[in-house]
Amino acid sequence: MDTLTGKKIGFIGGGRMGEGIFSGILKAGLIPPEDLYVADIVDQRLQELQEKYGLNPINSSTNEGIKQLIDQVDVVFLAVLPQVAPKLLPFINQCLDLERHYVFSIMGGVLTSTLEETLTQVSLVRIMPNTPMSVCAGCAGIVPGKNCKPEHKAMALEIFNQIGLGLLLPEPQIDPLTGISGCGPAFCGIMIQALADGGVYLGLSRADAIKIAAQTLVGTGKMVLEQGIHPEILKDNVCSPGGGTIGGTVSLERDGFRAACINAVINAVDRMNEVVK
Ligand SMILES: NC(=O)C1=CN([C@@H]2O[C@H](COP(=O)(O)OP(=O)(O)OC[C@H]3O[C@@H](n4cnc5c(N)ncnc54)[C@H](OP(=O)(O)O)[C@@H]3O)[C@@H](O)[C@H]2O)C=CC1
Ligand SMILES: O=C(O)[C@@H]1CCC=N1
Repeated sequence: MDTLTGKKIGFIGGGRMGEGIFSGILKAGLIPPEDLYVADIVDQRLQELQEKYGLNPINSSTNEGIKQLIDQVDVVFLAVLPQVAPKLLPFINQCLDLERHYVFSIMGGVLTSTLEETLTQVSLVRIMPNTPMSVCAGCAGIVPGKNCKPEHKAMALEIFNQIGLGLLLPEPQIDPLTGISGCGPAFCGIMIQALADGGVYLGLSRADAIKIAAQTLVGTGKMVLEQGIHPEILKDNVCSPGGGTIGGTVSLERDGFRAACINAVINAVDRMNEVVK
């Protein structure tokens, strides 16, 4: 299916996550850069994005820029911080043509029902992406809104399955997904750096240690996904009796590694929900 052939895509918010998605879309060849429009309030950021990707930049520090973007595109991605949304949504709603436009919101913690209080009629999908979309290895939770047309739900799934793994989920499951995959690249980054610190302590160069740690996370994830190996068996298969890995495992358990990971997911979701309250 040529999901996006002939479609123009617009991002309101050209920050880190917006860039993660549109760079993945461009990398996967779903649209050419001339069909991509990005609105942001910082000219320097827009210039950087235009130089890097050849996209169409629009300054949206006034509502005129938002209107200009919406007039150009079919799909409108809402990629600003949730705190910015209440100010923007009423104007966005006025600019939408219900026959032409549909909205994909990636704003953390903002429910479809909240979006629909202002975007009352448009076909919309809530998506919770993550930054690895930029290398087409993302993970996205997808929730169609109550006015979502079937073709837009199918399109969201198709796009996000081409730049990673797209999962259609009931909305209450988006919070836990966010705690793992939305926030997870930060947690995995910390783990890569911490593993690398261990390697540096033992004499590796920082660059080699980071490469080795990152490749180990990628490879381990692939074994779980591609070979269906349960994580606990994966661990058991590496722990030789009386060997080094069980020594490291005992040390991780003593230092509360599992509890730290569990609490990171739970606290991330609690904090995100405080912001949108
Ligand atoms: N980062 C991530 O890993 C993930 C983020 N998300 C969600 O994605 C959304 C964006 O996050 P992220 O990209 O990290 O945030 P960023 O702060 O990096 O990006 C948001 C961008 O929107 C700009 N902006 C503010 N007001 C406007 C406006 N009126 N018109 C256009 N642009 C505007 C900001 O400019 P300025 O900085 O000058 O205010 C900034 O460049 C959030 O809702 C977040 O919850 C979801 C999943 C993962
Ligand atoms: O930190 C945040 O709130 C956003 C949502 C998920 C990842 N980043």
